[in-house]
Amino acid sequence: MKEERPILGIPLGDAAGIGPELVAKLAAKGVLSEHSCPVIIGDERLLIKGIEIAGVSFEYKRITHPEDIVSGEGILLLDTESLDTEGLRLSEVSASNGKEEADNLVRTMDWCKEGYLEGFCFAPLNKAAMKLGGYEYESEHELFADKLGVAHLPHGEMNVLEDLWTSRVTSHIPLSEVSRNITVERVMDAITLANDTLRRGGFTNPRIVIAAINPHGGDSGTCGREEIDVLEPAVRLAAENGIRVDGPFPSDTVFLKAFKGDYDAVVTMYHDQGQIAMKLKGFQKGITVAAGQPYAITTPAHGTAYDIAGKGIADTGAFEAAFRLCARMALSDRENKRK
Ligand SMILES: NC(=O)C1=CN([C@@H]2O[C@H](COP(=O)(O)OP(=O)(O)OC[C@H]3O[C@@H](n4cnc5c(N)ncnc54)[C@H](O)[C@@H]3O)[C@@H](O)[C@H]2O)C=CC1
Ligand SMILES: NCC(=O)COP(=O)(O)O
Repeated sequence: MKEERPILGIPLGDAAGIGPELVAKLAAKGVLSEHSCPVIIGDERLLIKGIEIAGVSFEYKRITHPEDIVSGEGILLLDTESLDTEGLRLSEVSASNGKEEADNLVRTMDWCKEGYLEGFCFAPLNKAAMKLGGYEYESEHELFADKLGVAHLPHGEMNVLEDLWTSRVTSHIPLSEVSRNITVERVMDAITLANDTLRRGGFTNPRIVIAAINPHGGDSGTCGREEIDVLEPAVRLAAENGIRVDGPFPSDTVFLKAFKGDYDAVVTMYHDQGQIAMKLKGFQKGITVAAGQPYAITTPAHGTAYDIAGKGIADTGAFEAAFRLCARMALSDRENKRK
């Protein structure tokens, strides 16, 4: 009988952060095997360090080639033997770790393309380290789009807390550059990304709302004109394209409506506009989805947490939620391919 659980990669992420200890905790709790045929991806020395920090134990089989991935074989470790020993120092941004974590993501994408994996849920990576390591992307989402051939299509980060999703018009750019990047085309991309991703996830006609950027939605243009000049035309255009979209609504109250259940997705204008609401409401359950990619890709919404790395106290809730969603998305992609 064909294995029902998807084969998922779990890259260990930034060696100096909480990723390896969280992966060890999830493996020991049985979460990885319950939802997937898990393939941990990274250097074995790093996994062993994560196991020690977490104070857990579990059995795994070490392999060194993706051809040796056999589903149903328990937890596999695809040992990349890639870590510079300097990388075993905790809580420091380093170029060598940045290169290692990004190289492993690239390998993982290659193994998806070659059919060995159906998706992956990666432990937090450090964007500063990634950039120092030679990967000059705004974030890993642009790296994914580039390597997976979807850079010309709507793609990017979405965040999920239980039933509520957010997409962003701008993401990892300085706040001073946000306004000039709010264009009708970019707003349409963020709306389209939300609509397509939620439909792929099983919503038949997702209810989307746009967050305004200015106080009180610009107060009839007296406090900023982006709502009138850009957001309203984008909403009209989206509606003409058959997308169910409301707003723009003032962003200090739009999340009250959304969390109440009036909407399935909020399109935000910049990183913290959505993330403050989502993280306040459920930090321990927040998920990041690499949306618009051809494979299921998720990660916890929290980062590398250098301030607590190595202490064994990092909470596993968000990673667990991200992993469950990755497995669901991979199964839904499998089902969609069958149709
Ligand atoms: N999944 C990913 O790959 C993500 C990566 N990042 C990256 O992480 C780095 C650090 O970002 P920050 O903004 O400092 O956010 P952060 O999430 O790493 O840390 C913010 C605060 O939350 C706490 N925290 C984070 N995760 C926790 C957990 N599992 N249990 C208990 N407490 C936790 C930390 O101790 C810290 O006080 C950046 O390079 C960023 O790009 C940020 C978010 C997601
Ligand atoms: N790697 C995922 C990620 O970066 C999500 O975090 P955020 O920077 O958008 O908060």
